[in-house]
Amino acid sequence: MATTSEDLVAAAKQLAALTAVQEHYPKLPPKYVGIGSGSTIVHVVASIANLEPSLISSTKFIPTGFQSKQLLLQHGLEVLDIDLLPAGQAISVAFDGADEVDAQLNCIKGGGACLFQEKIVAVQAEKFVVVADFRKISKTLLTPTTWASGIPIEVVPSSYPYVTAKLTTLGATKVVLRPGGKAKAGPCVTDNGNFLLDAVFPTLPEGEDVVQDLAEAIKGIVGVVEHGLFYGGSRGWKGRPEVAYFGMADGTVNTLVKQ
Ligand SMILES: O=C[C@H](O)[C@H](O)[C@H](O)COP(=O)(O)O
Repeated sequence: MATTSEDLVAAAKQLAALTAVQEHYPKLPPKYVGIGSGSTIVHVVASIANLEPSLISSTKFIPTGFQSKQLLLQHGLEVLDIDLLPAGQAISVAFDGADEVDAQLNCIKGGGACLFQEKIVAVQAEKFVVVADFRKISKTLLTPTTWASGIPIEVVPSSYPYVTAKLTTLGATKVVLRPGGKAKAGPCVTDNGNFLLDAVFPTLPEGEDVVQDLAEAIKGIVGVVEHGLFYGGSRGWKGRPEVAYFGMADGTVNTLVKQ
């Protein structure tokens, strides 16, 4: 049977997931592991569920939304909601997908509308590992051929016209209130009851603080709950992964590590 490009992408995701779990799931049973959202994370959870039972049976898995919670339950893994993580306890490792990853490991996330819970888990993880396929690799973020939808931004519903106007003054060329899709009239509503704006900006130039500057400017708009830039810069680290695994079209896995 001929291999379709969808088969190729699915195989790439699966191999990257398996490699990431083999290399970063702790060798002693961890107390807490974070599990992101999306189609790639499905392969991560399947790989974790196949590990030696003693490595997973006492672990609490922290989901980043409705989808990942259901996925964990389907695999018989114990779930702990992020608000029940005892204060000061770190998550040993969190795995997640991404929509676009640049050469510095800054990411755009939120294509599946789960960015807020993904970020609150990522910033409490001792190690954050991104798993993706070859289509997600960019030199700098907002490269239209990689991820044309722009930056997902979660907003309090009543603020969306105001935030839209402010994003335009920040340089957004297009801001879309994400629709709910065929089965939901009206906008997409996040797991937190908010709306999402997808803001397209021109491709970012290279530079240590370029992503950080834009991220902080967006976060400073009243009404913004969180945005899908996971980044690091001279003023700190807000969810940038330590490492990203990319399943490639030729059946290999490329790794990008924080310098
Ligand atoms: O909100 C969703 C997330 O940020 C996903 O991790 C991201 O959209 C990547 O999803 P996928 O693995 O389906 O490409």
